[in-house]
Amino acid sequence: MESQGNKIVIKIGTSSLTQPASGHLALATVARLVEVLCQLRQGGNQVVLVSSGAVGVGAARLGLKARPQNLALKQAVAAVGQGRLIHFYDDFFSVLEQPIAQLLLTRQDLIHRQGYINAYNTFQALLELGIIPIVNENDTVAVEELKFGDNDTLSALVASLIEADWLFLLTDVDRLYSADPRRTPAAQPISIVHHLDELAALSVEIGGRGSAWGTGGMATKISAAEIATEAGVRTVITDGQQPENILKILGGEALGTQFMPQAKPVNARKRWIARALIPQGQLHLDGGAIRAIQGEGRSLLAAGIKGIAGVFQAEDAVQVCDLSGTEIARGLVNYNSSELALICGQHSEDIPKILGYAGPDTVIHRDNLVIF
Ligand SMILES: Nc1ncnc2c1ncn2[C@@H]1O[C@H](COP(=O)(O)OP(=O)(O)O)[C@@H](O)[C@H]1O
Ligand SMILES: N[C@@H](CCC(=O)OP(=O)(O)O)C(=O)O
Repeated sequence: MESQGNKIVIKIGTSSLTQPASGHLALATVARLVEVLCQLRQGGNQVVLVSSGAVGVGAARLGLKARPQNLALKQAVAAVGQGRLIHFYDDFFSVLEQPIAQLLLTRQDLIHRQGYINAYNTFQALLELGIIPIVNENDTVAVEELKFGDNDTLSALVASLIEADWLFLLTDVDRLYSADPRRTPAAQPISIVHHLDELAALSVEIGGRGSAWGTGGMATKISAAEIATEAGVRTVITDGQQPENILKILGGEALGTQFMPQAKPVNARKRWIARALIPQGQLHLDGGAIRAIQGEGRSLLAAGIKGIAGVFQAEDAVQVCDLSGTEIARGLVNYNSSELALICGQHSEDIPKILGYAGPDTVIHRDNLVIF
């Protein structure tokens, strides 16, 4: 293996961690994954594991035959499973004398800038101590509207937060195909994706989950690849049954589907605005405003805003859309939705007269605006 000194995030899904029939832990797969992660550490890499499985393992422990649907039950089952999961990991990693840590995150932790920076500092401290943090969503306390919802997204946000070199998404297919291979046996494998637009050009069909225990299917893996590659993280979808593939891929083998990182990654603060925050509303722009922010890198002024939707406060994140509703940017807004309803379409010099007080010249300053 050539790889040394890399920051590597590995996400494993429930479908790879558990046996499909019983839901019990797939012991051999977990053992091999643990061996690979320890080898990566011994090679001088920093390693983060994002592990799903709390609900799956909890359900198996309680003898449930299906994934619970009701929120309170899901939270209770996750509380049972997460403890068991980390217990297994600690036993396995201890055999190889590798210390681990449990890190349970909620979306709320990353929304506040200070929380985001605290999380970064905690990861840094753990990695510098040579520990493998094992991350999951804190399912037991996360409320529906403030959830990552799936660990593909969580792992991409973690990879972006810590500025990883690689993100591996281990799942129950060996790579991305032109369509779900379970439903379309003639689907073609895709080995490399230089830019996510290629998937639309190839008419790739992104389907839902493959098993009763998976969460987001391929769709959440593709949006994870988008979040990670814009942060400069090379992202790979590969077979969870073959954790050794991670070493082979780092050694240069063309296994799985590899998504190339953007040549010029989005800066850290803008990544937080674009991906960690939950947008609270929308602004709809005319063509002139779109050209100014997209083509000329300018700040957004009230004059080019044709309409707004949602209720938001100043400093909230909003989606910036064209008139058809397609999102073209995201940013931190300087006015709340009631103020914006009064000033949209108006020239900046008229704003003090309309509002009765002086406000910022821009609705979203270009430093707080991320163009997609
Ligand atoms: N275009 C596609 N290529 C490959 N797999 C796909 C595609 N579309 C949908 N899938 C499905 O995505 C599933 C993996 O996602 P998921 O079940 O959520 O697993 P995990 O638990 O690893 O997150 C595969 O089993 C497959 O059936
Ligand atoms: N946090 C949840 C997993 C959520 C999730 O994304 O699951 P999966 O699609 O199996 O990666 C759990 O531990 O059960």
